[in-house]
Amino acid sequence: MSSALQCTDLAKRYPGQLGPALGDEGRGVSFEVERGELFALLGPSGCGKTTILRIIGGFVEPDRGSITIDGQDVTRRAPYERPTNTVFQSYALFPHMRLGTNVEFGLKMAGRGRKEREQRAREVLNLVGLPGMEKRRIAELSGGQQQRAALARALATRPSVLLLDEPLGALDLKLRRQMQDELVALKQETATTFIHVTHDQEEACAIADRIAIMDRGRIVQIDTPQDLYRSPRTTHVARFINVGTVVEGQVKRSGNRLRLEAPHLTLEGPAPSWLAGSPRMAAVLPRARATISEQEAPAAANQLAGVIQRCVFTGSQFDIHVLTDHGLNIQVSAGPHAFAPPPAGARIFMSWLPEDVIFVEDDDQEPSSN
Ligand SMILES: Nc1ncnc2c1ncn2[C@@H]1O[C@H](COP(=O)(O)OP(=O)(O)OP(=O)(O)O)[C@@H](O)[C@H]1O
Repeated sequence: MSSALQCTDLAKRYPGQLGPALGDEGRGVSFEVERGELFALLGPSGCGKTTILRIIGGFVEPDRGSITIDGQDVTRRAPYERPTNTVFQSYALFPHMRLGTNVEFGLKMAGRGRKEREQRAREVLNLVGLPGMEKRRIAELSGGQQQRAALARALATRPSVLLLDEPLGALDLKLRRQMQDELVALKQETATTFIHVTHDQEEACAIADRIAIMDRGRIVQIDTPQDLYRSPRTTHVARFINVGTVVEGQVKRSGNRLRLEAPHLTLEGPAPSWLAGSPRMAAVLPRARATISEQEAPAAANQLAGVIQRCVFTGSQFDIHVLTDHGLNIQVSAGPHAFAPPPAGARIFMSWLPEDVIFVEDDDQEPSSN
């Protein structure tokens, strides 16, 4: 079997905590990661991402469940006995030591000889773009270079699974983008399996092969970035990755179609293929799939009229915030070449094709965005 990591039925409640940090009553968190995959854990602060990472690394003991890496159960093993390494947001480098000594540290602990250590340090420093810098002290490195140093140190022992805990969080936007590209290149060159914890959805989409979206100690959906945007399963997922506007109302099924009735608004679209039973449902109007017009059309399903509140140019598109006639806050987007946005205060009409309206399970406790 080719899966590098299997997490099965993990649950954790920290001492003194009211609810569990991970898992809920009777059900733990389970997922598998393929060899060489870059797998992101994405979710709001406090949802349990770091707890999963620490359990995999052996720094936190789960109350229940098991961790298997390369077919071996490592649940009871100490961190240094596992084929894992962690890159922390703080980098956790030894500031008074030279870069080479930092990078060789894990190999020294493993009892490797000096020649092998030096050669491996050279290799990984080349790999992360710090060639020949062994003699530099950590304090003499920039933030971006320290980040690369932390990666080099973690890669030196050739871990099967590399655990990344928001490692790019301290970098400025430009450096973060550059490091995202470099992480993807590193993954391809080393065939290491990466587990990347982040609360930045853009970062997760930019680099991950698959993303697990977390909510209150549970994994709600695991998919590729494209499939998450195309087919979010729940209101939490749709809101967290900002697919579009969530609309709540009475949802009725008719064959393989769903119809949402809200005050002054009817939305129609296909029932999702996974739908079974009758969970509480809501609809999502994807912001990127709206047709926008200044011409009023005859009233029909999947159409809304409103007044532009503001238009934000993001560099590649306009995000247009609209207050509809019936008080719904809608966000739509349009490419700068396809659309010259009317000014704030202008009236516009928005419509969605039925196949572009996404029905999701309503699992959020937040009020809807209207
Ligand atoms: N050592 C601890 N003792 C008690 N509670 C803890 C401990 N570590 C984490 N928690 C709690 O467990 C829950 C999950 O925390 P965790 O750090 O895994 O979340 P996270 O998703 O990584 O959040 P963030 O993005 O803010 O780092 C939170 O409610 C947190 O307060």
